[in-house]
Amino acid sequence: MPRAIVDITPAGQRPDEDPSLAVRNNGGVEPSSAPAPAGRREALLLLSFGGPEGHDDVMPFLENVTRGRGIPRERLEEVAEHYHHFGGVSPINDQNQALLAALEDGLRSAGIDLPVYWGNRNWAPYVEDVWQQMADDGIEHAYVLATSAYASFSGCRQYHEDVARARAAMTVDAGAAGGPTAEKLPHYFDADGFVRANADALAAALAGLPDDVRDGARLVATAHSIPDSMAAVAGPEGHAYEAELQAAARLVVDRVAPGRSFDLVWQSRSGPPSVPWLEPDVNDHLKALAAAGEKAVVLFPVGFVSDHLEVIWDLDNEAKGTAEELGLTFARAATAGTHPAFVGSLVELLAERRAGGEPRLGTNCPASCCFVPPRPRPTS
Ligand SMILES: CC1=C(CCC(=O)O)c2cc3nc(cc4[nH]c(cc5[nH]c(cc1n2)c(C)c5CCC(=O)O)c(CCC(=O)O)c4C)C(CCC(=O)O)=C3C
Ligand SMILES: [Fe+2]
Repeated sequence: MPRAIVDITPAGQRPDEDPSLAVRNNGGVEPSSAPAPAGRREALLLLSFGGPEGHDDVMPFLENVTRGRGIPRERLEEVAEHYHHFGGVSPINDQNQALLAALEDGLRSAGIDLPVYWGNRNWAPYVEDVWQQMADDGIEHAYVLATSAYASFSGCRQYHEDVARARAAMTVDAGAAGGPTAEKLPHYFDADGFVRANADALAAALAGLPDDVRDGARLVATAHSIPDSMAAVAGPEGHAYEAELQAAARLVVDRVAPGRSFDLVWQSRSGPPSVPWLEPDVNDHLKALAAAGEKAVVLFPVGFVSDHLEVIWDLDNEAKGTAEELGLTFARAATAGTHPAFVGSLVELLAERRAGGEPRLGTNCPASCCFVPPRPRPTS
């Protein structure tokens, strides 16, 4: 069941205009540079996007995702078809559960005794309900691990907002001022294990190509397109989404084939055609490569952490189809998923934050960093 939404940002207001709105970082909790206080009851919360579990969930899920964001109905109906193609079930929930289990193992191996919870922005288990659960279990502080490695409204700021909404809901529903406090873990696009996981996958995809095209194959990194206006405000100086992706893709390629060139292109564009989003689209890029005489491509979706629906539909179905039509040999590298090196880096990220030190970007973001004002809601 879709959950009632507690409003946290008055429509049309920006935190840089009204500093009182800036408290949404970590749900209003200032990240500390001191080590975690001894005896505090803590948890790790895996915070993700969420996905439908069956046909009837698809439309309510899509309405949750796009509430207030001006996505045309036709786009929703088209995307709904992608989900219905898989029985209305997104693979993202199973993938998060697998990551959860891997994190539990990873924490145990590292000798860190913390319970792990899972909550989502757009579908059950909703972050609001998990917050209540954590409070019931006596958790006082949650480290929030978002399933995005990068800056941007969608990948960073919106997860801070989710925490703020969950804490606001606890205040409204239970009269319990906010429940557990929280700290979102920093961006991890350049974490060694994330890079290693992507590099292993890229090497495996390359190894699967026929010998005669392998060395000449074009390496193409992909990430979710976002509106130009969202890209312009990502990170403290703007354009951090593209910059972090560029850096991550470079690190990945250098581990497989030092210095080899690659392209960074965009997938899964949404929104009305009148609104500019990051380009080129991966399908247009494949056409340009074929026209330039390229014979083979390896796509590596470094912008995502698991092979969820936007990866398996938009790449394994659409982009692969485009490549076939063009006569391009095609391979797609896996995402980081539950690669042990990736999980190891996530555990390290948590351990570092518990040890204190200057909170990095993603934990402590300037007030207007990545901020995209919601579209004014109709007043009733
Ligand atoms: C940057 C970014 C990431 C990566 C960071 C992160 O992972 O957080 C991401 C991830 C994901 N996006 C996902 C799904 C969708 N995204 C949509 C819409 C949008 N995404 C956007 C950006 C991103 N999205 C934007 C700017 C919009 C327009 C609406 C808005 O301004 O907010 C829509 C609406 C329909 C459509 O128009 O496509 C859907 C269904 C799923 C789940 C897949 C599954 O179910 O397996 C995942 C992991
Ligand atoms: Fe998305």
